[in-house]
Amino acid sequence: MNSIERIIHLFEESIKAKQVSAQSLPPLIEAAGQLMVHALLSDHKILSCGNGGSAGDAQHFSSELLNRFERERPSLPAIALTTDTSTLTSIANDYSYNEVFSKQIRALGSEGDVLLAISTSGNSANVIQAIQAAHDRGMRVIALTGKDGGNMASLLQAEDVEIRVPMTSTARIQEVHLLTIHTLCDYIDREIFGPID
Ligand SMILES: O=C(CO)[C@@H](O)[C@H](O)[C@H](O)[C@H](O)COP(=O)(O)O
Ligand SMILES: [Zn+2]
Repeated sequence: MNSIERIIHLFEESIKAKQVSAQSLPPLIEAAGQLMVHALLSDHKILSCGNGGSAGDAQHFSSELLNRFERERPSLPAIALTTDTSTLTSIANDYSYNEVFSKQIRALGSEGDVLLAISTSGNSANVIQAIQAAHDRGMRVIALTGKDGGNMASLLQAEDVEIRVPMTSTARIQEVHLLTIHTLCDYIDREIFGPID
C-alpha cells in the first residue's frame, strides 16, 4: 500500500466506524442530550474530562457550550477539567495523577451537574476516580467510551448514560467521539433554543 492508498484506507475506516456507530448510538446520544438539557435548564453545569486526545475533546465540548456551536445564542455553563496547568500539576505532584480530575470535581461539582467522562479504553484511572467523585457529589455521568467499556462501564449507575463506540482502534473511537460531541451540541441547541431548519 502506498501512502495515498494508506490515507484513503484511513478515510474509509473512519467512515465505516461512523456507519457502524450510527446503528446503535443515536438513542444513547439522545438520552445523554436529555440529561444535559435537563441540567442546563435547571441552572446546572457540565464538567468534562479525559486524557490526551480526549482532553482535547473535553475542551472542544466545553468551548462550544461556553462560546457557541453553529448559531448565535447565550453562553451555556461548562468547565473542562483539563486546562488549569497549575491545578493539574500540583495535584499530580502532591497527591497523584489519578486525582487530577476528582479533586476538582469535589470542589466544583454540585448535585444536578453532569460529568462528561471521556476515555476510549474506559480504563484511565483519573477518569474512573472522576466518575466516583461525581457520584459522591450527586452528579449524573455521561461516559464516552469504546472497546469493551473498560472499568468505567461497570461503575456507571442506572441514571447515567454510556455511549460506547463499537470499535477497537483508539483513533477511530476518538473520531466517533468528536462526531458524538457535535451531535450533542446540536441536540442541546435545538432543545433549548428551538430548531432552525
Ligand atoms: O489521541 C491519542 C491517540 O489517538 C492519545 O493522546 C490518547 O488520547 C492517549 O494515549 C490517552 O492517554 C488514552 O487514554 P484513554 O482513551 O484510554 O482514556
Ligand atoms: Zn488521537
